[in-house]
Amino acid sequence: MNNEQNKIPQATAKRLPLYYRFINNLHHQGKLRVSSKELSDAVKVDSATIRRDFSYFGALGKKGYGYNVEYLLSFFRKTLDQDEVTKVALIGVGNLGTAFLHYNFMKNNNTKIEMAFDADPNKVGSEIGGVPVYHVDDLEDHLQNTAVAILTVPSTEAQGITERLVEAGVSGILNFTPARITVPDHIRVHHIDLSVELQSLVYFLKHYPLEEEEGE
Ligand SMILES: NC(=O)c1ccc[n+]([C@@H]2O[C@H](COP(=O)([O-])OP(=O)(O)OC[C@H]3O[C@@H](n4cnc5c(N)ncnc54)[C@H](O)[C@@H]3O)[C@@H](O)[C@H]2O)c1
Repeated sequence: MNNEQNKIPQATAKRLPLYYRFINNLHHQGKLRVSSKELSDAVKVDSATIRRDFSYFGALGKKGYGYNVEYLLSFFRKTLDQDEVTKVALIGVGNLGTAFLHYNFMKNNNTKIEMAFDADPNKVGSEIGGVPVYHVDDLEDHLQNTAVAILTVPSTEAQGITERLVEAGVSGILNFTPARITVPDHIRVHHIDLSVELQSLVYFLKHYPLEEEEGE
């Protein structure tokens, strides 16, 4: 980690991607400067906070001029790019898992699926979307420094695999299986159940139809 970044308070760091997106858009539009008022309206952060945040970046706005878009952009690029990439492992290279391996998450954020595991010998040893597929028996050998795992195995396998992941030091699991997995308190599980999402969409359509905007 570099020292400069450590000095930025956490709350400020959290707003960085937000600022970055907006400043990037301005840059694409050919704008050279931006005032803290404009920024404040766009990102919904009050301008005093913006001024304080930006002072950490060494960007001191000038009265009547605002901030230099080019400078801010290069600062954000440098700082955000230097964020460590979070290594992700994917378990279960079937229909869903294969689709994820082909999807380039890195384009949008700093996570990267670095390795995948499956029990099927026909898949082991292959590379999908540039990601090597190892045998699930060798999970523990490969998982060093891997913080996050995506679970796309059959639901009957989910709990057993989860226990091995936790044992191997994984601290976050994105669970796509319908199984409700049990983990120790310090492990974070996010559960994505597409059928529940779909059902809920249908339910909302039926019971809470959106109305077209009309003058009252
Ligand atoms: N396909 C979908 O649209 C979809 C949608 C929502 C949820 N899901 C859920 O996601 C999971 C995967 O779905 P799918 O359609 O990709 O299934 P799939 O059968 O195509 O893939 C499962 C993969 O897991 C592998 N596997 C089996 N046991 C394993 C183990 N012990 N360790 C490692 N790998 C193992 C299989 O060899 C296979 O490659 C399921 O739990 C499913 O319910 C799938």
